Amino acid sequence: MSLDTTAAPLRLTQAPSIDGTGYMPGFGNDFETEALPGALPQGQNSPQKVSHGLYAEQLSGTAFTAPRGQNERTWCYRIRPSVKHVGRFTRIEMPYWRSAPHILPDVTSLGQYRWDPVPHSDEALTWVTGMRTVTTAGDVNIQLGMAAHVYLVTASMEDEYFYSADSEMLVVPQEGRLRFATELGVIEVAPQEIAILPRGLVYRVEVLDGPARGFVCENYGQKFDLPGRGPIGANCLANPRDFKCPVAAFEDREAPSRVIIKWCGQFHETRIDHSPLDIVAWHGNYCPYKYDLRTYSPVGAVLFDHPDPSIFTVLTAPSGQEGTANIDFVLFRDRWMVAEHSFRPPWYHKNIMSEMMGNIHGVYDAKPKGFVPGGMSLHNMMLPHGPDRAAFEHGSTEPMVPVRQTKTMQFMFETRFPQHLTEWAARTMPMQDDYVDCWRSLQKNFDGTPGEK
Ligand SMILES: O=C(O)Cc1cc(O)ccc1O
Ligand SMILES: [Fe+2]
Repeated sequence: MSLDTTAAPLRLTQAPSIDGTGYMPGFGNDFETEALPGALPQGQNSPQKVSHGLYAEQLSGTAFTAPRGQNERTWCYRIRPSVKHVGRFTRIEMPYWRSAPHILPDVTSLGQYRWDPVPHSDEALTWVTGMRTVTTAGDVNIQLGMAAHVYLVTASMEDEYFYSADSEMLVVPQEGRLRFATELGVIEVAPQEIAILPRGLVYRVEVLDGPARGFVCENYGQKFDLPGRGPIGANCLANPRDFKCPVAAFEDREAPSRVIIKWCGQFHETRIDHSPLDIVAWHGNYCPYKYDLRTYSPVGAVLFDHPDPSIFTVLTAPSGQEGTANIDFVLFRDRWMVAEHSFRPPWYHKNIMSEMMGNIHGVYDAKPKGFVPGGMSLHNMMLPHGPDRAAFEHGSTEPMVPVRQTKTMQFMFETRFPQHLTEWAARTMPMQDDYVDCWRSLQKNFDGTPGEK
Protein backbone atom coordinates (compact mmCIF):
# COMPACT_ATOMS: atom_id res chain seq x y z
CA MET A 1 0.00 0.00 0.00
CA SER A 2 1.51 3.35 -0.96
CA LEU A 3 -0.36 5.49 1.55
CA ASP A 4 2.21 7.33 3.65
CA THR A 5 1.67 6.13 7.16
CA THR A 6 4.81 7.51 8.77
CA ALA A 7 3.11 10.40 10.58
CA ALA A 8 0.04 8.57 11.85
CA PRO A 9 -0.15 4.81 11.52
CA LEU A 10 -3.17 3.60 9.63
CA ARG A 11 -5.43 1.64 11.99
CA LEU A 12 -7.72 0.42 9.27
CA THR A 13 -7.60 -2.82 7.31
CA GLN A 14 -7.72 -1.94 3.63
CA ALA A 15 -8.95 -3.81 0.60
CA PRO A 16 -6.40 -4.51 -2.14
CA SER A 17 -6.41 -2.21 -5.16
CA ILE A 18 -5.39 -3.24 -8.66
CA ASP A 19 -2.57 -0.67 -8.93
CA GLY A 20 -1.51 -0.87 -5.27
CA THR A 21 -2.31 2.80 -4.58
CA GLY A 22 -5.30 2.28 -2.31
CA TYR A 23 -7.54 4.06 -4.82
CA MET A 24 -9.75 3.14 -7.76
CA PRO A 25 -9.83 5.45 -10.82
CA GLY A 26 -12.90 7.07 -12.37
CA PHE A 27 -15.55 9.73 -11.83
CA GLY A 28 -19.05 8.61 -10.89
CA ASN A 29 -18.21 4.99 -11.54
CA ASP A 30 -20.03 2.12 -9.96
CA PHE A 31 -17.25 0.69 -7.81
CA GLU A 32 -17.01 -2.46 -5.75
CA THR A 33 -14.41 -3.23 -3.11
CA GLU A 34 -14.01 -5.58 -0.16
CA ALA A 35 -11.44 -5.57 2.65
CA LEU A 36 -12.24 -9.19 3.57
CA PRO A 37 -12.55 -11.82 0.84
CA GLY A 38 -16.18 -12.80 0.29
CA ALA A 39 -17.64 -9.90 2.27
CA LEU A 40 -19.37 -8.38 -0.74
CA PRO A 41 -22.58 -10.20 -1.68
CA GLN A 42 -22.74 -11.23 -5.31
CA GLY A 43 -25.89 -11.07 -7.43
CA GLN A 44 -27.99 -9.22 -4.87
CA ASN A 45 -27.78 -6.32 -2.42
CA SER A 46 -29.59 -7.67 0.56
CA PRO A 47 -29.08 -11.38 1.22
CA GLN A 48 -30.97 -12.93 4.11
CA LYS A 49 -27.64 -13.36 5.88
CA VAL A 50 -24.58 -11.38 4.83
CA SER A 51 -21.27 -13.23 5.04
CA HIS A 52 -18.97 -12.63 8.06
CA GLY A 53 -22.05 -11.62 10.08
CA LEU A 54 -22.17 -8.17 8.47
CA TYR A 55 -25.20 -5.90 8.20
CA ALA A 56 -26.32 -4.58 4.80
CA GLU A 57 -27.14 -0.87 4.63
CA GLN A 58 -27.86 1.56 1.81
CA LEU A 59 -26.52 5.11 1.81
CA SER A 60 -28.62 7.23 -0.57
CA GLY A 61 -26.99 10.33 -2.01
CA THR A 62 -29.93 11.25 -4.23
CA ALA A 63 -33.67 10.77 -3.97
CA PHE A 64 -34.63 7.15 -4.75
CA THR A 65 -36.28 8.31 -7.95
CA ALA A 66 -33.57 10.69 -9.25
CA PRO A 67 -32.94 10.25 -12.99
CA ARG A 68 -30.65 7.36 -13.75
CA GLY A 69 -27.67 9.52 -14.80
CA GLN A 70 -27.79 11.37 -11.48
CA ASN A 71 -28.92 8.60 -9.18
CA GLU A 72 -26.29 7.81 -6.52
CA ARG A 73 -26.29 5.26 -3.75
CA THR A 74 -23.88 2.88 -2.13
CA TRP A 75 -24.50 -0.48 -0.51
CA CYS A 76 -22.43 -0.95 2.63
CA TYR A 77 -21.66 -4.20 4.44
CA ARG A 78 -20.74 -3.29 7.96
CA ILE A 79 -20.07 -4.61 11.44
CA ARG A 80 -22.95 -2.63 12.95
CA PRO A 81 -25.69 -0.68 11.17
CA SER A 82 -25.32 3.13 11.26
CA VAL A 83 -28.17 3.39 13.70
CA LYS A 84 -25.79 1.90 16.29
CA HIS A 85 -23.28 4.65 15.53
CA VAL A 86 -25.40 7.33 17.11
CA GLY A 87 -26.84 7.57 20.61
CA ARG A 88 -28.83 10.47 21.96
CA PHE A 89 -27.98 13.84 20.48
CA THR A 90 -26.72 16.72 22.60
CA ARG A 91 -26.46 20.18 21.10
CA ILE A 92 -22.94 21.65 21.02
CA GLU A 93 -21.70 25.02 19.83
CA MET A 94 -19.19 25.60 17.03
CA PRO A 95 -19.12 29.39 17.04
CA TYR A 96 -16.80 29.71 14.04
CA TRP A 97 -18.59 27.28 11.72
CA ARG A 98 -21.59 29.10 10.31
CA SER A 99 -24.32 28.16 7.86
CA ALA A 100 -26.58 30.13 5.56
CA PRO A 101 -28.74 32.03 6.08
CA HIS A 102 -26.36 34.01 8.25
CA ILE A 103 -26.84 37.67 7.40
CA LEU A 104 -25.62 39.96 10.13
CA PRO A 105 -27.11 43.45 10.42
CA ASP A 106 -23.81 45.04 11.42
CA VAL A 107 -21.57 43.26 8.89
CA THR A 108 -21.38 44.69 5.39
CA SER A 109 -20.84 42.19 2.61
CA LEU A 110 -21.15 44.78 -0.17
CA GLY A 111 -17.59 45.35 -1.27
CA GLN A 112 -14.48 43.89 -2.79
CA TYR A 113 -12.49 42.17 -0.09
CA ARG A 114 -9.09 40.57 0.22
CA TRP A 115 -7.43 38.82 3.11
CA ASP A 116 -3.89 37.82 4.01
CA PRO A 117 -3.37 34.18 4.99
CA VAL A 118 -4.88 33.30 8.35
CA PRO A 119 -1.97 32.60 10.72
CA HIS A 120 -1.62 29.07 12.04
CA SER A 121 -2.77 28.52 15.58
CA ASP A 122 -0.88 27.30 18.67
CA GLU A 123 -4.08 25.75 19.94
CA ALA A 124 -4.96 22.10 19.34
CA LEU A 125 -7.54 22.51 16.59
CA THR A 126 -9.22 19.60 14.86
CA TRP A 127 -11.04 19.48 11.56
CA VAL A 128 -14.21 20.52 13.38
CA THR A 129 -12.92 23.07 15.89
CA GLY A 130 -10.46 24.51 13.34
CA MET A 131 -13.09 25.32 10.70
CA ARG A 132 -13.57 29.07 10.21
CA THR A 133 -16.42 30.25 8.03
CA VAL A 134 -15.64 33.17 5.75
CA THR A 135 -18.89 33.47 3.81
CA THR A 136 -22.28 31.82 3.56
CA ALA A 137 -24.67 31.93 0.61
CA GLY A 138 -28.17 30.61 -0.06
CA ASP A 139 -29.95 28.55 2.56
CA VAL A 140 -28.88 25.26 4.08
CA ASN A 141 -32.51 24.37 4.84
CA ILE A 142 -33.57 24.43 1.23
CA GLN A 143 -30.36 22.74 0.09
CA LEU A 144 -29.13 25.56 -2.11
CA GLY A 145 -26.03 27.64 -1.72
CA MET A 146 -22.68 27.18 -0.06
CA ALA A 147 -20.26 28.30 2.58
CA ALA A 148 -16.57 29.10 2.13
CA HIS A 149 -14.28 28.22 5.00
CA VAL A 150 -10.64 28.31 5.98
CA TYR A 151 -9.45 25.36 8.03
CA LEU A 152 -6.58 25.47 10.49
CA VAL A 153 -5.84 21.97 11.70
CA THR A 154 -3.10 21.13 14.18
CA ALA A 155 -4.52 18.04 15.89
CA SER A 156 -5.81 14.69 14.68
CA MET A 157 -9.27 13.53 15.70
CA GLU A 158 -8.86 10.63 18.08
CA ASP A 159 -11.85 8.38 18.64
CA GLU A 160 -13.81 11.31 17.30
CA TYR A 161 -15.82 11.31 14.08
CA PHE A 162 -17.78 13.84 12.09
CA TYR A 163 -20.41 13.98 9.44
CA SER A 164 -22.26 16.74 7.70
CA ALA A 165 -25.87 16.05 6.88
CA ASP A 166 -25.95 19.54 5.38
CA SER A 167 -23.34 19.39 2.72
CA GLU A 168 -20.86 17.88 0.39
CA MET A 169 -17.42 19.21 1.34
CA LEU A 170 -14.81 20.19 -1.24
CA VAL A 171 -11.42 20.40 0.47
CA VAL A 172 -8.56 22.44 -1.04
CA PRO A 173 -5.36 22.01 1.01
CA GLN A 174 -2.91 24.90 0.91
CA GLU A 175 -0.36 23.79 3.53
CA GLY A 176 0.17 20.45 5.27
CA ARG A 177 -1.22 17.01 4.57
CA LEU A 178 -4.41 15.45 5.88
CA ARG A 179 -5.83 11.97 6.01
CA PHE A 180 -9.57 11.46 5.82
CA ALA A 181 -10.33 8.05 7.32
CA THR A 182 -13.90 7.64 6.10
CA GLU A 183 -16.54 4.95 6.28
CA LEU A 184 -15.83 4.13 2.63
CA GLY A 185 -12.02 4.20 2.79
CA VAL A 186 -8.98 6.37 3.29
CA ILE A 187 -8.06 9.52 1.35
CA GLU A 188 -4.83 11.42 1.84
CA VAL A 189 -4.44 14.89 0.39
CA ALA A 190 -1.67 17.46 0.02
CA PRO A 191 -1.57 20.92 -1.58
CA GLN A 192 -2.42 20.83 -5.32
CA GLU A 193 -4.88 18.03 -4.63
CA ILE A 194 -8.53 18.22 -3.60
CA ALA A 195 -10.83 15.85 -1.74
CA ILE A 196 -14.61 15.61 -1.94
CA LEU A 197 -16.56 14.19 1.00
CA PRO A 198 -20.18 13.43 0.26
CA ARG A 199 -23.07 14.47 2.49
CA GLY A 200 -23.74 11.99 5.29
CA LEU A 201 -20.39 10.20 5.15
CA VAL A 202 -18.75 9.67 8.56
CA TYR A 203 -15.03 10.30 8.88
CA ARG A 204 -12.17 11.26 11.13
CA VAL A 205 -9.41 13.62 10.02
CA GLU A 206 -5.77 13.03 10.92
CA VAL A 207 -2.86 15.39 10.42
CA LEU A 208 -0.08 13.74 8.41
CA ASP A 209 2.01 16.85 8.11
CA GLY A 210 1.02 19.91 10.06
CA PRO A 211 0.04 22.49 10.83
CA ALA A 212 -2.46 22.19 8.02
CA ARG A 213 -4.30 25.06 6.40
CA GLY A 214 -6.63 25.11 3.45
CA PHE A 215 -10.00 26.05 2.09
CA VAL A 216 -13.34 24.29 2.08
CA CYS A 217 -16.39 24.83 -0.08
CA GLU A 218 -19.40 23.43 1.69
CA ASN A 219 -21.97 22.62 -0.97
CA TYR A 220 -25.54 22.61 0.36
CA GLY A 221 -26.96 21.72 -3.03
CA GLN A 222 -26.82 19.09 -5.72
CA LYS A 223 -23.51 17.24 -5.90
CA PHE A 224 -20.46 18.38 -7.82
CA ASP A 225 -20.29 16.93 -11.30
CA LEU A 226 -17.94 17.20 -14.25
CA PRO A 227 -18.94 20.10 -16.52
CA GLY A 228 -20.17 19.32 -20.01
CA ARG A 229 -17.33 20.01 -22.43
CA GLY A 230 -19.56 21.10 -25.32
CA PRO A 231 -17.58 21.59 -28.53
CA ILE A 232 -14.31 20.84 -26.69
CA GLY A 233 -15.30 17.20 -27.12
CA ALA A 234 -14.51 14.12 -25.13
CA ASN A 235 -11.17 15.09 -23.60
CA CYS A 236 -9.25 17.75 -21.64
CA LEU A 237 -10.24 19.82 -18.62
CA ALA A 238 -10.67 17.31 -15.77
CA ASN A 239 -10.52 13.79 -17.14
CA PRO A 240 -12.61 11.16 -15.32
CA ARG A 241 -9.77 8.67 -14.87
CA ASP A 242 -7.84 11.15 -12.73
CA PHE A 243 -10.46 11.06 -9.98
CA LYS A 244 -9.61 8.48 -7.32
CA CYS A 245 -12.00 6.79 -4.99
CA PRO A 246 -10.63 4.85 -1.99
CA VAL A 247 -10.84 1.10 -1.55
CA ALA A 248 -12.86 -0.24 1.38
CA ALA A 249 -11.15 0.01 4.77
CA PHE A 250 -12.49 -0.76 8.22
CA GLU A 251 -11.53 -0.96 11.86
CA ASP A 252 -13.13 -3.19 14.49
CA ARG A 253 -12.40 -0.94 17.41
CA GLU A 254 -14.13 -0.85 20.77
CA ALA A 255 -13.34 2.48 22.44
CA PRO A 256 -15.39 5.33 23.88
CA SER A 257 -16.01 7.54 20.87
CA ARG A 258 -17.72 10.79 19.98
CA VAL A 259 -19.61 11.48 16.77
CA ILE A 260 -20.28 15.11 15.84
CA ILE A 261 -23.06 15.81 13.40
CA LYS A 262 -23.73 19.00 11.47
CA TRP A 263 -27.45 19.16 10.70
CA CYS A 264 -29.33 22.24 9.40
CA GLY A 265 -26.51 24.46 10.59
CA GLN A 266 -26.55 23.09 14.13
CA PHE A 267 -23.97 20.84 15.74
CA HIS A 268 -24.77 17.88 17.91
CA GLU A 269 -22.68 15.18 19.53
CA THR A 270 -23.48 11.62 20.35
CA ARG A 271 -21.43 9.13 22.38
CA ILE A 272 -20.85 5.52 21.37
CA ASP A 273 -18.49 2.76 22.47
CA HIS A 274 -16.87 1.81 19.17
CA SER A 275 -15.53 3.17 15.90
CA PRO A 276 -18.16 3.83 13.22
CA LEU A 277 -15.58 3.15 10.48
CA ASP A 278 -16.74 -0.44 10.21
CA ILE A 279 -17.70 -0.92 6.56
CA VAL A 280 -15.87 -4.04 5.42
CA ALA A 281 -17.12 -4.02 1.82
CA TRP A 282 -19.21 -1.76 -0.37
CA HIS A 283 -20.42 -1.25 -3.89
CA GLY A 284 -22.01 1.77 -5.52
CA ASN A 285 -21.42 5.22 -6.94
CA TYR A 286 -21.86 7.47 -3.88
CA CYS A 287 -18.36 7.78 -2.49
CA PRO A 288 -15.61 10.19 -1.49
CA TYR A 289 -12.85 10.92 -3.96
CA LYS A 290 -9.68 12.88 -4.54
CA TYR A 291 -8.24 14.62 -7.57
CA ASP A 292 -4.78 15.92 -8.36
CA LEU A 293 -5.18 19.45 -9.76
CA ARG A 294 -1.93 18.97 -11.69
CA THR A 295 -3.76 16.53 -13.95
CA TYR A 296 -6.18 19.26 -15.07
CA SER A 297 -5.70 19.95 -18.78
CA PRO A 298 -6.57 23.60 -19.43
CA VAL A 299 -7.95 24.73 -22.75
CA GLY A 300 -7.60 28.42 -23.60
CA ALA A 301 -7.12 31.20 -26.11
CA VAL A 302 -4.83 29.96 -28.87
CA LEU A 303 -5.15 33.05 -31.06
CA PHE A 304 -6.71 36.14 -29.45
CA ASP A 305 -8.86 37.47 -26.58
CA HIS A 306 -9.49 36.20 -23.08
CA PRO A 307 -12.26 33.61 -22.69
CA ASP A 308 -14.63 33.48 -19.74
CA PRO A 309 -13.08 31.61 -16.79
CA SER A 310 -15.71 28.89 -17.14
CA ILE A 311 -13.20 27.20 -19.48
CA PHE A 312 -11.25 26.39 -16.31
CA THR A 313 -14.12 24.67 -14.47
CA VAL A 314 -12.96 21.53 -12.70
CA LEU A 315 -16.29 20.63 -11.08
CA THR A 316 -19.72 22.19 -11.21
CA ALA A 317 -22.63 21.80 -8.82
CA PRO A 318 -25.91 22.55 -10.60
CA SER A 319 -28.55 24.80 -9.07
CA GLY A 320 -31.61 23.57 -10.95
CA GLN A 321 -31.36 26.43 -13.45
CA GLU A 322 -29.48 25.17 -16.45
CA GLY A 323 -26.07 26.77 -16.94
CA THR A 324 -26.31 28.74 -13.70
CA ALA A 325 -24.30 26.83 -11.14
CA ASN A 326 -24.93 26.63 -7.46
CA ILE A 327 -21.12 26.41 -7.38
CA ASP A 328 -18.41 26.24 -10.00
CA PHE A 329 -14.99 25.18 -8.81
CA VAL A 330 -12.57 26.90 -11.18
CA LEU A 331 -8.80 26.42 -11.40
CA PHE A 332 -6.16 28.90 -12.56
CA ARG A 333 -3.09 26.75 -12.98
CA ASP A 334 0.23 27.18 -14.77
CA ARG A 335 -0.29 27.45 -18.52
CA TRP A 336 0.85 29.13 -21.69
CA MET A 337 -0.43 32.56 -22.66
CA VAL A 338 -0.19 32.95 -26.43
CA ALA A 339 -3.04 35.25 -27.48
CA GLU A 340 -2.01 37.83 -30.09
CA HIS A 341 -2.92 41.55 -30.03
CA SER A 342 -4.86 40.88 -26.82
CA PHE A 343 -5.04 42.08 -23.26
CA ARG A 344 -4.15 38.73 -21.70
CA PRO A 345 -5.01 39.13 -18.00
CA PRO A 346 -8.65 38.91 -16.88
CA TRP A 347 -10.70 41.84 -18.20
CA TYR A 348 -12.52 44.34 -16.02
CA HIS A 349 -15.96 43.03 -15.24
CA LYS A 350 -19.09 42.86 -13.11
CA ASN A 351 -20.61 39.45 -12.58
CA ILE A 352 -24.05 38.33 -11.44
CA MET A 353 -22.31 35.36 -9.82
CA SER A 354 -20.15 35.96 -6.75
CA GLU A 355 -16.51 34.99 -6.81
CA MET A 356 -14.53 33.74 -3.82
CA MET A 357 -10.90 33.10 -4.73
CA GLY A 358 -8.03 31.48 -2.88
CA ASN A 359 -4.35 31.30 -3.68
CA ILE A 360 -2.71 27.89 -3.27
CA HIS A 361 0.69 29.10 -4.46
CA GLY A 362 2.33 31.53 -6.82
CA VAL A 363 1.36 34.80 -8.49
CA TYR A 364 -2.09 35.51 -9.98
CA ASP A 365 -1.87 37.47 -13.22
CA ALA A 366 -4.58 40.02 -12.35
CA LYS A 367 -2.99 40.82 -8.99
CA PRO A 368 0.82 40.48 -9.14
CA LYS A 369 1.08 41.68 -5.52
CA GLY A 370 -1.22 41.39 -2.53
CA PHE A 371 -3.11 38.21 -3.41
CA VAL A 372 -0.62 35.93 -1.71
CA PRO A 373 -0.52 32.14 -1.15
CA GLY A 374 -2.97 31.26 1.61
CA GLY A 375 -4.87 34.50 0.99
CA MET A 376 -8.43 34.90 -0.26
CA SER A 377 -10.44 37.50 -2.12
CA LEU A 378 -14.15 38.07 -2.57
CA HIS A 379 -15.76 39.88 -5.47
CA ASN A 380 -19.40 39.71 -4.61
CA MET A 381 -22.43 39.78 -6.88
CA MET A 382 -22.36 42.68 -9.37
CA LEU A 383 -19.33 44.31 -7.82
CA PRO A 384 -16.79 45.57 -10.36
CA HIS A 385 -13.26 44.25 -10.28
CA GLY A 386 -10.35 43.31 -12.51
CA PRO A 387 -6.60 43.74 -12.86
CA ASP A 388 -4.84 46.10 -10.50
CA ARG A 389 -2.79 49.00 -11.82
CA ALA A 390 0.42 46.98 -12.20
CA ALA A 391 -1.37 44.14 -14.00
CA PHE A 392 -3.10 46.61 -16.31
CA GLU A 393 0.16 48.32 -17.20
CA HIS A 394 1.89 45.01 -17.80
CA GLY A 395 -0.98 43.51 -19.78
CA SER A 396 -1.21 46.61 -21.97
CA THR A 397 2.46 46.73 -22.85
CA GLU A 398 3.85 43.19 -22.66
CA PRO A 399 5.35 41.82 -25.88
CA MET A 400 2.90 39.49 -27.64
CA VAL A 401 5.20 36.46 -27.48
CA PRO A 402 4.27 33.14 -25.88
CA VAL A 403 4.69 33.36 -22.12
CA ARG A 404 4.45 30.49 -19.70
CA GLN A 405 2.82 31.28 -16.38
CA THR A 406 4.79 28.98 -14.10
CA LYS A 407 4.60 27.84 -10.48
CA THR A 408 1.13 29.25 -9.96
CA MET A 409 -2.22 27.87 -8.77
CA GLN A 410 -5.34 29.70 -7.64
CA PHE A 411 -8.98 28.66 -7.52
CA MET A 412 -12.43 30.19 -7.41
CA PHE A 413 -15.64 29.11 -5.68
CA GLU A 414 -18.18 30.87 -7.88
CA THR A 415 -21.82 30.80 -6.85
CA ARG A 416 -25.03 32.22 -8.24
CA PHE A 417 -25.84 33.51 -4.74
CA PRO A 418 -24.45 36.58 -2.98
CA GLN A 419 -21.94 35.66 -0.30
CA HIS A 420 -22.34 37.08 3.18
CA LEU A 421 -19.37 37.67 5.43
CA THR A 422 -19.26 36.18 8.88
CA GLU A 423 -18.27 38.21 11.89
CA TRP A 424 -14.96 36.32 11.89
CA ALA A 425 -14.22 37.25 8.26
CA ALA A 426 -15.12 40.89 8.86
CA ARG A 427 -13.30 41.38 12.16
CA THR A 428 -10.72 38.65 12.85
CA MET A 429 -9.50 37.31 9.52
CA PRO A 430 -6.61 39.54 8.35
CA MET A 431 -8.54 41.73 5.93
CA GLN A 432 -6.55 44.12 3.73
CA ASP A 433 -8.29 47.40 4.42
CA ASP A 434 -6.54 49.03 1.50
CA TYR A 435 -7.52 46.40 -1.08
CA VAL A 436 -9.72 48.68 -3.19
CA ASP A 437 -6.81 51.09 -3.50
CA CYS A 438 -5.20 48.67 -5.95
CA TRP A 439 -7.47 50.20 -8.61
CA ARG A 440 -7.31 53.82 -7.41
CA SER A 441 -4.29 54.81 -9.41
CA LEU A 442 -5.68 53.56 -12.71
CA GLN A 443 -5.24 56.53 -15.02
CA LYS A 444 -7.66 58.18 -17.31
CA ASN A 445 -5.98 57.36 -20.61
CA PHE A 446 -8.65 58.75 -22.90
CA ASP A 447 -7.06 60.78 -25.63
CA GLY A 448 -9.93 62.25 -27.57
CA THR A 449 -13.30 63.87 -27.23
CA PRO A 450 -16.41 62.71 -29.11
CA GLY A 451 -16.50 63.93 -32.69
CA GLU A 452 -12.82 64.92 -32.74
CA LYS A 453 -11.64 62.22 -35.14
O1 LIG B 1 -11.99 38.00 -11.14
C1 LIG B 1 -11.14 37.13 -11.30
O2 LIG B 1 -9.93 37.35 -11.17
C2 LIG B 1 -11.57 35.76 -11.80
C3 LIG B 1 -11.73 35.81 -13.27
C4 LIG B 1 -10.71 35.40 -14.09
C5 LIG B 1 -10.84 35.51 -15.46
O3 LIG B 1 -9.83 35.10 -16.24
C6 LIG B 1 -11.98 36.04 -16.01
C7 LIG B 1 -13.02 36.44 -15.18
C8 LIG B 1 -12.90 36.32 -13.81
O4 LIG B 1 -13.89 36.67 -12.99
FE1 LIG C 1 -13.95 38.05 -11.53
